[in-house]
Amino acid sequence: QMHISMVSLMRFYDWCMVRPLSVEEQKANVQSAVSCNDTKREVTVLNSLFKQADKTFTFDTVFGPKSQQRAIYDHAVAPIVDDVLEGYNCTVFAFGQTGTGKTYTMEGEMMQQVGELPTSAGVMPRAVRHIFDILEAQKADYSMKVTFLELYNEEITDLLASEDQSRFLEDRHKRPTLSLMEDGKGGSVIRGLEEIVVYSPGEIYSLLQHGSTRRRTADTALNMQSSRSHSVFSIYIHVKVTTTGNRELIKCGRLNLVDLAGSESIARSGAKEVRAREAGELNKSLLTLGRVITALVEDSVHVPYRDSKLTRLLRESLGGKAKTCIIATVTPSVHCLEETLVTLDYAYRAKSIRNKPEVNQKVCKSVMLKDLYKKMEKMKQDVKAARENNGIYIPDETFVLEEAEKKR
Ligand SMILES: Nc1ncnc2c1ncn2[C@@H]1O[C@H](COP(=O)(O)OP(=O)(O)OP(=O)(O)O)[C@@H](O)[C@H]1O
Repeated sequence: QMHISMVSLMRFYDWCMVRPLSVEEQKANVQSAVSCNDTKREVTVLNSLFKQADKTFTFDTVFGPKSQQRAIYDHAVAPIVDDVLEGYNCTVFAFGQTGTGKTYTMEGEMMQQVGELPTSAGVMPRAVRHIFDILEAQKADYSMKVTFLELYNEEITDLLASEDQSRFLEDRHKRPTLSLMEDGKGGSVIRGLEEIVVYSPGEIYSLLQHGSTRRRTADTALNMQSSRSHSVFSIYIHVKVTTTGNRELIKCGRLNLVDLAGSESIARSGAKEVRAREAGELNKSLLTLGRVITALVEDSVHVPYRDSKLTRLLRESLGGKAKTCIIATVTPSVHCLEETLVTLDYAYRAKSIRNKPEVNQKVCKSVMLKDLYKKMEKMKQDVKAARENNGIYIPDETFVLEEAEKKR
C-alpha cells in the first residue's frame, strides 16, 4: 500500500448569506440594518443608524435575501463536492446567530424520498444527489458510508445510533455519550460511532431525516438547546479509478457538513465569560474554534486544538490537509446588529487561514469495492456479536483492504 500526496497551499473559502426579514419581522416593521452588494461581494452593517461608521466586509461570495438555495449550492458547494470525489477531505461550516438560517442553509427542506429536489432543499440533500449523479454517470466502482453526530456541552452523541442505544435520545442529559480518541496520524476517531454503509440517495435522505428529527425532538423537550449544539454530518466516499498507466487507485474523500452552535454564545461571553459560564451558556467548542482561528491567522506557535472536542474533531479542516469553507449566516434585523458584527468578523478573519490540501489515495489491485464493503459489513456484524462477549477488535476498512490484498 502506498500513499501519494499533492500539496499546495490553499486558503479558506468564505461566503456570507443574508436571510430575508421574516414575515413577523416585516409585520412589526423591523428595520433592515444590513445591505448586500452581490457584485462587489460586500456586506455592509449600517452602524450609521446609530450614528457610528458603517462597517463593510468582503467575502468570496455574498448571497443576498433573494438568493435561491439552488444558486448557493451550484455556485459555492458543487465545486467542493467535485473535490471530495477527487479524494480530498472537505468541510463546510455554517456559522451564525440562532435563527439566521444555518439549518435552513445546510438542511433546508429535507427529502423524504428520491424525486425532484424541492426548491428549498439545502446543501445536504443537494450534495447527496450531486455525488450520486456524478458516480452513476461515470459508472464508477465506489463505496460510501455516512456518520451523523451531535456535540452538546462537550459530549458527543450519535444521531444515527441504532434503536437499542437510542432509548434516551429525546433527553440530551441521558443519552449515551461517545469518546473521542487520537488516531495517531494527527486525526481523531470516535469510538462506537455508527458508520452506515449506503448504496442510494434515498438511504441517505432517510438517515438525514432520522438524525435531524432526533436533534429537534431533543429541542422541544429541553427548551431549544439546538442553538447550543453542533452537528457534524460526514460522507466518506471511496472511488476506484484507473490511471493512464493502467494502475488502479482508490481515492478516499470525505465531506463534513457542520451546523455550528449559535454565534451569540460568543457575543454573550467574551468579557462576561464568568457569568456566561455560570449560566451554562459558555460554548467551549465555539470559543475554542474562535481561538484556533485567531492562532492560525496570527501564525502562533501554539494552536489550542486540544482545548475542545469540536476543534479536536475537525483539526484537519483547520489549517490541516482538508479544504475548508465557512458560510456565515446573518439576519438583516436591526435588533441583531451586535451579533451580526461578531459573525461577520469571525468569518472574515478565517479567510486568511491557509490549509495544505492533500489527495488521499491508495494503490489497489483488482478488488470490487462494492463486494468488499458487503463482506466487510458482514464481518463487522459477526465480530460485533463476538466482541460483546470477548472484547475482540473490529476491523476498519483499511484492515479489510489489506487482508484482501494478502489473500490474492
Ligand atoms: N434564506 C432564507 N429564506 C427564507 N427563510 C429562511 C432563510 N433562512 C432562514 N429562514 C427561516 O428562518 C428561520 C430560522 O432559520 P434556521 O432554523 O435555519 O436558523 P438557525 O440559524 O439554524 O437557528 P438555530 O441555531 O436555532 O438552529 C426558519 O423558519 C427558516 O425557515
